Amino acid sequence: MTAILDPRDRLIVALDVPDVASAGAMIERLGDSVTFYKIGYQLGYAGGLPLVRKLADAGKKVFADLKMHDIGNTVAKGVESVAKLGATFLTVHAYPQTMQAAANASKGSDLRILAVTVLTSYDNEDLKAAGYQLGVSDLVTTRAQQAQALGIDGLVCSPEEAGNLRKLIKPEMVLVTPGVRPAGADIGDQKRVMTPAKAIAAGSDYLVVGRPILAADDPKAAAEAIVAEIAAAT
Ligand SMILES: O=C(O)c1cc(=O)[nH]c(=O)n1[C@@H]1O[C@H](COP(=O)(O)O)[C@@H](O)[C@H]1O
Repeated sequence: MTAILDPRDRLIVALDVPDVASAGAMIERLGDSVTFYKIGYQLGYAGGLPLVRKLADAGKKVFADLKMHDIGNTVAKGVESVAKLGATFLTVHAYPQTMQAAANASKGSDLRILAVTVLTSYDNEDLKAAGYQLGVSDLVTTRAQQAQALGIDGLVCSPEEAGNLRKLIKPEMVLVTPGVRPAGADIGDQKRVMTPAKAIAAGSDYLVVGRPILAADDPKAAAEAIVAEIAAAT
């Protein structure tokens, strides 16, 4: 999977901004440095979903990060709706019923389903508090195996798990890793993080980066620096 990707196309910028106008301004500033955007809760719930089509028509790729999780019928219908928006990726939480419904509903469309294994803001203590007996590493592995068996296209995990998963899953499955921080950058609420170079070396196909780019004085320079780091590590 990674062999055919240009380093620039492996950076996905999370458009975590409050409204469509801010998104437009950020896209303008980033210009040609970014080819792949993610639209999640903040922008999506603020009227940003039509941007998926707009960006796709402008030649960009879009990751609809809606992290679906509901009864199977509702997930399937939601996936069918998102498939019409022109997104490349859509996230669902890695629960078997949810993944099965999403995998079936996306068949025949260009939309690829990513299963979110364990959120990168979670550590073993957080999982315990949420009632899980497995730690991060084991739960990510279990969910990755279930996702593969159910025909899911890719996984969202932290770069910390990418190395193990790369050995475990078939090469066609993509590994998409948030929890990426250039050296010295503020970690914020992320708990399982790596630098861009280390994430690529570990086996990530795509890096998702938000705040280190959005909050930079020069977001375009910050994006270019990450692309350069990806290129150097490839
Ligand atoms: O699905 C995601 O994209 C996601 C999964 C996950 O486990 N952790 C995670 O941070 N994300 C998203 O990745 C982005 C990371 O943003 P920053 O922490 O600002 O770089 C956010 O938009 C999160 O919603």
